[in-house]
Amino acid sequence: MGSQNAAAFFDYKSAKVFVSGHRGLVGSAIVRKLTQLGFTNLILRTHTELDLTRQSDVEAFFASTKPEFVIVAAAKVGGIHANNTYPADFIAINLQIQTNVIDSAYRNGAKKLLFLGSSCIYPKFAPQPIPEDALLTGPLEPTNEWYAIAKIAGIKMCQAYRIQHKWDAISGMPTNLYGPNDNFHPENSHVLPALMRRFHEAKVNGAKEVVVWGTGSPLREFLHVDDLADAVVFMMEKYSGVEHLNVGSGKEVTIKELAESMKEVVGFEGDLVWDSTKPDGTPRKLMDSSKLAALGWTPKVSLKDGLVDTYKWYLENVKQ
Ligand SMILES: NC(=O)C1=CN([C@@H]2O[C@H](COP(=O)(O)OP(=O)(O)OC[C@H]3O[C@@H](n4cnc5c(N)ncnc54)[C@H](OP(=O)(O)O)[C@@H]3O)[C@@H](O)[C@H]2O)C=CC1
Ligand SMILES: C[C@H]1O[C@H](OP(=O)(O)OP(=O)(O)OC[C@H]2O[C@@H](n3cnc4c(=O)[nH]c(N)nc43)[C@H](O)[C@@H]2O)[C@@H](O)[C@@H](O)C1=O
Repeated sequence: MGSQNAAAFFDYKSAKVFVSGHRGLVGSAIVRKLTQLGFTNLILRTHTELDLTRQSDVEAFFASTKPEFVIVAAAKVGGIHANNTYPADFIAINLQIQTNVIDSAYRNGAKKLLFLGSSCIYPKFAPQPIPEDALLTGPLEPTNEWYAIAKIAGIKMCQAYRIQHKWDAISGMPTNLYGPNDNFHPENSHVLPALMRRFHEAKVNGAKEVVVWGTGSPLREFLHVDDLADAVVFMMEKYSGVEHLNVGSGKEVTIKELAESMKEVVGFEGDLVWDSTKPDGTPRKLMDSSKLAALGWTPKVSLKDGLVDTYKWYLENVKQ
């Protein structure tokens, strides 16, 4: 690990920064953060304007815009059901997007690139909390192995370009995220937005019960996306090393505890019913984020505050 070669970022507010996936959960939070910090030259393209799976379009875009800094927050993303149901999409689209963006960024002279992976890169039964060097030490969780393989390829691609080309490509591995602009799809989303929507609709419709998937026993570590955006900007400034860095809150809850907190925040007064025909996925994936902490980064938003803020955002922006 090293931090000595980081390109100056914080003080270069007119730098051309390409944030891919800027309308998603993570990309929009990074744009908010960079805007707050005073960055004036963000390069943003919607999926419709630039399909990142199309290699020649991506090459033409980089050749004409020449971003100096690149953040790879565009990806095919979804929860346990989506990952399990669309394995071809999750491996192919993610490999295409990340390969096109990383290679074009390098070939067109970007100073630095940050690639985002996910805690699902680690073996299903990794030691807890999971250190970075647990990567590739055991079999993956089957519900998301296709996505995980693509993400592992992204980390390795950054490492390979760093080694062969001396290029400043780094990777961050976020834990489960949530916040404004999350995907609230009833089936394809992650657990937290799925439950927020389900509890809200049950409250509004006067339903007596809400169905929650699995057994409720899996543990998950949640991080508010504003904390993740803060970590991304922090890493762009402070970190330059071959090893990927974990980004987590260090706090885990069971899915049952999450459901109960959500019920309280939303104000649903009925019962929870567990659908054990749905997969639990990995039993536990608490990451060891001490390397990032040692560089000076800490998360700020508690899960309770984050749930309250995200529900407020949901009421103002999503509900019909
Ligand atoms: N959400 C989470 O809990 C976690 C997320 N991450 C990582 O963070 C990153 C961002 O995830 P998140 O913000 O949640 O995902 P979202 O689905 O919210 O956002 C992804 C963005 O990528 C865009 N995108 C997808 N395909 C293409 C394409 N072919 N061309 C151009 N743009 C495209 C989407 O646009 P459109 O919607 O128009 O297709 C969307 O704006 C991903 O790498 C993910 O793996 C890591 C750990 C946890
Ligand atoms: C971030 C991470 O996200 C995915 O992994 P995951 O952590 O398993 O994600 P999840 O949020 O979908 O589920 C967490 C837990 O919650 C339970 N659960 C209950 N009720 C609902 C529910 O209604 N929806 C969902 N999705 N899950 C539910 C569900 O059964 C599971 O036990 C990866 O595929 C991959 O995308 C990845 O990297």
